[in-house]
Amino acid sequence: MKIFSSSSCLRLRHLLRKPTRRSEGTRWISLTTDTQTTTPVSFTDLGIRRPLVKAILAGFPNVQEPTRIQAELIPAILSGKDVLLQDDTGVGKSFGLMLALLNKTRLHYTDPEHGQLKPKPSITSLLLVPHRDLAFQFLYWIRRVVDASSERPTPLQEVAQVVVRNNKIHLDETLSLLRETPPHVLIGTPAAVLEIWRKDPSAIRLEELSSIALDDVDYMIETVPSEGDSVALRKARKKITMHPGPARDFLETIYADRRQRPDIAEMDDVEGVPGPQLIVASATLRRHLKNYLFHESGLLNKGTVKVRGSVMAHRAPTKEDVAVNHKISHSILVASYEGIKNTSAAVEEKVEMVDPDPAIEVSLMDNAEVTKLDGDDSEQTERERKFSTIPSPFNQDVLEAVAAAFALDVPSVALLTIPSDASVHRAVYDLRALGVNAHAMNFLVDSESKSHLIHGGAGKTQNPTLFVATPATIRGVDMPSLSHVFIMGAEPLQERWLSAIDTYIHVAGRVGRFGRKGKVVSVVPSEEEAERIDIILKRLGVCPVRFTHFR
Ligand SMILES: Nc1ncnc2c1ncn2[C@@H]1O[C@H](COP(=O)(O)OP(=O)(O)OP(=O)(O)O)[C@@H](O)[C@H]1O
Repeated sequence: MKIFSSSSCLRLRHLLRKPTRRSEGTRWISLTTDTQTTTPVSFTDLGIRRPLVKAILAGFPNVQEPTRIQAELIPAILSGKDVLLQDDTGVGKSFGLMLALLNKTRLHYTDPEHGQLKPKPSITSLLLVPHRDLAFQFLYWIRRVVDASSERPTPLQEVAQVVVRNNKIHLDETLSLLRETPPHVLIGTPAAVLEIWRKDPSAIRLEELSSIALDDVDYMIETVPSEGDSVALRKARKKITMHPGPARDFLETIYADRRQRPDIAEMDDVEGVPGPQLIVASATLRRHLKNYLFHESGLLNKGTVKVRGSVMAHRAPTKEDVAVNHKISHSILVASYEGIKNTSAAVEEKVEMVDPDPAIEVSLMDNAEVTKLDGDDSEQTERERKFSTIPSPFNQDVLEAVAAAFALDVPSVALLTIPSDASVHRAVYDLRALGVNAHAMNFLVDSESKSHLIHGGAGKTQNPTLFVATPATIRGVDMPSLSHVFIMGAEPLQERWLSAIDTYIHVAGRVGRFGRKGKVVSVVPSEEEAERIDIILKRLGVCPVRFTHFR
């Protein structure tokens, strides 16, 4: 038996959606901060098929039992009901989502010649993610499961495929692969999926989908807060109406039936609710997004299972309903011509760093796309030649402070996020000139990034690595050996301060994952900018701590 085909046979999609466990109605399921469950349950108890559990345990030696959030999330997804999930960063949401989707039963049909039920080659689940690195992270995870399976080998492309834009693979090639070998799970960015579906709807047969999941949903569906500067809000609303974005566009098309039937809002069960199961997840779900999902768009209804984790259990939800990881220390460094110092608001607190995870032995991806894109040396040389003639756009005091803090404190791997409109390659170029082993983070092309994603790092290293990225491209990314996140500059807070808080949460959430400790260090050129970061930290209920090495 293959781990990704069904053991029980289902013909109709609505049967797939029949609840197998209790119905949770509209109740929020609150959990506590620990990632581990108090009463241990196994993945099998949650409904994951044994061959898949065996493959998970073999492929991920660190994974033994479900986390708290997974213990609620997996049955909720397998029940077929729509699911809204919110919990801290790094508690296993994405991993649990992947497991539940892999466990789903493939659609079956009756073979007219022999009258036997056979799995129909069709896409079971569509997993939408905000950027391509997260898509490849899911693919690498699934690759590990497939490789670790002791069952009959299943080609990876039958289990999962990725569709993203700008990966230098021709659209026709992608379409023909999807038509010939539809994967069990199709992972992609909304823009790429929409483009494929518009070009050829037979490549993604929506009527055959069992579920659509959106990880980091708030980054894919833009919504406008109800409070704030009225002119700015009106402008933002107008912009969304004119350019709804691919995720909104796609969902509103697929779920047009739901949107036209007001009676669905009150429905409590899956029977009669049109369209595939909808699963949305993030660490940050603002009220206006929930309002859009439940009321404005009619995408979700009363029967949606709402799973939310830690923060809400031990303190009342904050006004903005934000989850924050308390295993992380936050520091603010002010870098100027006078030197590097901690912000005046910093308090003394010594944070013991835990060692990063030991290396996990798995082989690197050897897929064709990677080989095609590796070795773009001429592009890099050309870029460097150009940079050598143009002055750097970055504040040199800030860059030097990042380089110094990195050299003094990072044992193995750190991440630097730069402002969204800045050039990652230029930052890498400048940091290398300061002697930093800097790399643009790119799971598809850069072998250093892939290695850290897959191997998990190897403890303290001689030559630590600093990955550079913009905030948008690190959402959901999981690098087990990451110990520090450096943030260059402070976002302007005036109009979009809620989104600045969310961005901070997601950026900071790359460390302190799964119970590990981590440090987040914002590096700014002035006390005024330091105050902006401090406002964010106050909103999150945390205080900046003094970063050792600097006054
Ligand atoms: N049951 C488990 N046991 C041990 N480790 C786990 C388990 N589930 C997930 N992990 C590990 O925890 C880390 C974080 O997982 P994941 O990326 O799913 O978190 P997340 O909650 O989705 O974070 P984010 O909000 O940042 O996307 C990963 O390295 C993953 O391998």
